[in-house]
Amino acid sequence: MSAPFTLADLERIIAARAAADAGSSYTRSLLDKGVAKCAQKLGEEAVETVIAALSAPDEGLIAESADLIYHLLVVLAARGVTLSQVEAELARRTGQSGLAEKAARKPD
Ligand SMILES: N=c1c2ncn([C@@H]3O[C@H](COP(=O)(O)OP(=O)(O)OP(=O)(O)O)[C@@H](O)[C@H]3O)c2ncn1[C@@H]1O[C@H](COP(=O)(O)O)[C@@H](O)[C@H]1O
Repeated sequence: MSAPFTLADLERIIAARAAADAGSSYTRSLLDKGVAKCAQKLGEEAVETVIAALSAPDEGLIAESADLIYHLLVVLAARGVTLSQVEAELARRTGQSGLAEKAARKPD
């Protein structure tokens, strides 16, 4: 039985494809356009995920979520931020309820 596909696997694929020819890789062509374009695509996929959450069957929401996560990892790659840095932040937050964190925030 093969190991389950993980976000770390996708991060590695994105890093490898970043070194590919732009003509053969969507990832490379997107990275070549810069962080602003990558972020714009992330925003579009976020909106499409919201729409799917409200109106699509599960398959549609799953597909849009996959697009969203791929584009988030491309943005992180474009900025030189790693998935393990994000995971470390998520780990730091464990043990504290989101409500407690919200209550502890300084007022704006
Ligand atoms: N997971 C993905 C993935 N999800 C979505 N997409 C692409 O993201 C694009 C976004 O969809 P849109 O409808 O917005 O596309 P579009 O209008 O053609 O995009 P733009 O011209 O606006 O950039 C599509 O071209 C999808 O194919 C992805 N492209 C690549 N991957 C992964 O990255 C790997 C490497 O891909 P390449 O870099 O293309 O070799 C693939 O094997 C996959 O594992």
